Amino acid sequence: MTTGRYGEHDHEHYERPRRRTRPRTKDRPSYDDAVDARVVTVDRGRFTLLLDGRRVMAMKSRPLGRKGVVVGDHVRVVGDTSGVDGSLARIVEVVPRSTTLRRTADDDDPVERVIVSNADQLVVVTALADPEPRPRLIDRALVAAYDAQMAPLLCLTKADLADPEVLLSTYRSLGVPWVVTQLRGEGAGDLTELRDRLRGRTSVFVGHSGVGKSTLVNALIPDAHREVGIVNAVTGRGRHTSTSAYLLELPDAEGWIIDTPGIRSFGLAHVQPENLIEAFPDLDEMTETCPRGCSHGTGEPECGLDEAITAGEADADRVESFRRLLAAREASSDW
Ligand SMILES: Nc1nc2c(ncn2[C@@H]2O[C@H](COP(=O)(O)OP(=O)(O)OP(=O)(O)O)[C@@H](O)[C@H]2O)c(=O)[nH]1
Repeated sequence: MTTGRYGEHDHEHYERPRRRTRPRTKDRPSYDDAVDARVVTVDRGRFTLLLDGRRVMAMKSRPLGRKGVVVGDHVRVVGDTSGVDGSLARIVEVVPRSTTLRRTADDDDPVERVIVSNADQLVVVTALADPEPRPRLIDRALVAAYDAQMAPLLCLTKADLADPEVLLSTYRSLGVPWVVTQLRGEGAGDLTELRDRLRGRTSVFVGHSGVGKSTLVNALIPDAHREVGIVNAVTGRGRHTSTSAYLLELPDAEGWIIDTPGIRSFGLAHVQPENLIEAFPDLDEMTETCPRGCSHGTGEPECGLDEAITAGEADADRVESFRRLLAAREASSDW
């Protein structure tokens, strides 16, 4: 029988004098008393957690080492979980994540990072006008969603200013679900459809400046800014200036949203064509005959997608839209 690295008869191992005076594992704390919490926001190594409905400040414990803890993580914590001013709990474990939304290293940030975890929907907030929609940014957000195996949702704001039809025609063949919102002008304020889409899920909201994301978050969660203000008061930052993602619960425990005020870009260099096409099983099936290493992009020789179009088995618009997404991975772009 072999135990660990050494065999039973490995005398060198057994006869070597013990230098350690402290047993290595015996004193390791067991975390049976740890409790569950969820990470609300992160600010300079300090974590705000939600634990039994109260906000608790925490830091990472040593055994976690360099393992990252991100917004949306379900964690286990020990120590002072009272949440009173000045108290500090310790995160001892990160529960395995169901999803991770990532960004590749880019000029803004040299390290590939997980932005948020455990979200199942990515809500791409885009104004129909003022500012004008930026389809390339929408495409990049969709790529990030598909890669992370999150359901995408287009949220088209400012419907009082423009008709959504032009923009929607670009996304119809991909089958991306969408909602339209209007929070100014006559008849403003009905968010029933969006609320229906958010119910029971954790949804990450992304969008570039001015699209009306804060207005939307505040309409969904009337206390949102006040809550964020509290978080920032604890971490020493001013109100309404959070640049980190933060998690908020929808009223009546209907779901969770994660706002991302700090995200200015979405590096996508880590996204593999194979992962992207998996989000479109009908197209994926048509690539079985592709040559090895085929990226399924425009101009790839003998790509199964082209053969399927020629044979009348694939919708050319859908293939073209998929290829547009594929190409959007390469363009670097700010929100
Ligand atoms: N016409 C119109 N204006 C809107 C609507 N929703 C928001 N706005 C306006 O759009 C502007 C930008 O809204 P914000 O909610 O601050 O946009 P944001 O996306 O959070 O932008 P940042 O705060 O820069 O990240 C504000 O002047 C809002 O009043 C809408 O449905 N229709």
